[in-house]
Amino acid sequence: MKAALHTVTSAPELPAYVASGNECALFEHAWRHQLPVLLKGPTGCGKTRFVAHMAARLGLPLHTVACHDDLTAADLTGRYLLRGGDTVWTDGPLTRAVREGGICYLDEVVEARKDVTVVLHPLTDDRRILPLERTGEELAAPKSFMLVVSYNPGYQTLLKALKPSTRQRFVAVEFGFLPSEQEIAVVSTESGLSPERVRPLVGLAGRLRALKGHDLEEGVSTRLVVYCATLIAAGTPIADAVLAGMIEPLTDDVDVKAALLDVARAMIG
Ligand SMILES: Nc1ncnc2c1ncn2[C@@H]1O[C@H](COP(=O)(O)OP(=O)(O)OP(=O)(O)O)[C@@H](O)[C@H]1O
Repeated sequence: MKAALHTVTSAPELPAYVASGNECALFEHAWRHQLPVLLKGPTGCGKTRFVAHMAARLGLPLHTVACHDDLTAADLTGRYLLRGGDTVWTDGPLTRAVREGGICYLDEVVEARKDVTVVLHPLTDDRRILPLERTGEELAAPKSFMLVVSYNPGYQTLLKALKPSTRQRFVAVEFGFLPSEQEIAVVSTESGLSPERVRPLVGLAGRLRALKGHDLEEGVSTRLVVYCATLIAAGTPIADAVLAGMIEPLTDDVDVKAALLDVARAMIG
């Protein structure tokens, strides 16, 4: 069995985040009133950064779990493990977050096994409890505990969709890509490349995003634009950086790649 990819952070500095709407205030109200939050949006558009920013802003520890298709409820809650001849109960990341308080962020929650919803349901309605069948405990979530989940609606299949009974336990916020000027500011700050040099890259990203659904499964993420700008800031020729940072990661199809390169050449030279 694969282990959950789990990190716990408490950021000394506020991770930079450029808001696109009222999501910060909404998140704060949700936390103050013990409401769970669901973030939906394409890959690399700032969901994880937003949660890290809000955790630091509210002074809360952040427990992050990258969900995958082998992730079971026991990976989240915990299990008995053999230690020096004894079996010892070991908390999983969700249990730890409920005991310690803070934000528990389940990234790409739709990937997880279906039994995960069984543990999420009593935590995400007004009971706010985590029953641990194996230990017989029933943990009440402290006031500071907040569950945040994210998913990318673009990857959803019928088999991997959140059931209405799960979705309707969350306040939901939709994320999209930032308006150009804000995206230029973000990419410039993250990469160190000047806004004037970032501008055509963001323009190209916008053009490539428009191809989503036709030739591309997913548009260029802000993360990729940051990669590309970082390569350029480090001295990589623009054409090489665009190919490696914004085109190769999008497709393996030779014809689609050639078409994307044409668009890039027309826009960036
Ligand atoms: N609004 C924003 N403010 C600051 N940085 C941003 C913003 N949006 C995107 N970024 C930049 O894009 C990168 C990718 O964002 P992030 O990791 O938050 O994406 P994500 O939506 O969580 O993606 P995934 O669904 O793949 O996990 C960040 O590391 C950051 O550099």
